[in-house]
Amino acid sequence: MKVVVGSRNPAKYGAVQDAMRELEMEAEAIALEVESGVSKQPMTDQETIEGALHRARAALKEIEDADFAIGLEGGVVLGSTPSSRVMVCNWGALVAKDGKEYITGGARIALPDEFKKELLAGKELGDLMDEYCQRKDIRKHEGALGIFTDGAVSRMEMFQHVSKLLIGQWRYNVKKQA
Ligand SMILES: O=c1[nH]c(=O)c2ncn([C@@H]3O[C@H](COP(=O)(O)OP(=O)(O)OP(=O)(O)O)[C@@H](O)[C@H]3O)c2[nH]1
Ligand SMILES: [Mg+2]
Repeated sequence: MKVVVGSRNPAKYGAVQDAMRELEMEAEAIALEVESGVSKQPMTDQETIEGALHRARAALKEIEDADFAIGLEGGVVLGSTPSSRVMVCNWGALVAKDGKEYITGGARIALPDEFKKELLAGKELGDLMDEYCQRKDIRKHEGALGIFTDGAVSRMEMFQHVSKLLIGQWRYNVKKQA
């Protein structure tokens, strides 16, 4: 089997590799940088879902003999009331070679209130995290999730869960059709 991941971020393709290992799938995983087709910092669930889907569709187009492609996208949701908290959200999409598309939501947790103003001014969460922690490339390592859960759940572990949910749904359908 051949699987494509629409990102070269190790927190994403590493997560897909781990998910496939856990599900005992023998598949080659190819990491490809593709366009998300949405803004660098998606600001709604809908935009984040579209980013995940767009990545998966674009990755599958590049590798025509792949069985399926996975797109993983991080975003934020600001909430519509003054008292609602700003949250990090996560979505994944799997597009199979038969054209079927699956989407799955990942964990979301609240971010510091002071991030809201900066995000509204156009700052990316990845950059805000690096400034907040005085480190580089948090998004490629434990992510906001790992930082704000004291390492209890990393960005990669969350994306691994999302990938397992996606692959599980794909498998369910493949078996049903057999
Ligand atoms: O430190 C972080 N921890 C996280 O948990 C997290 N979730 C999202 N983001 C940021 O939101 C934007 C879109 O995310 P994103 O899906 O484009 O991911 P990415 O830019 O890291 O990877 P990629 O574009 O190379 O695939 C980017 O500004 C990401 O940095 C995070 N940053
Ligand atoms: Mg990005």
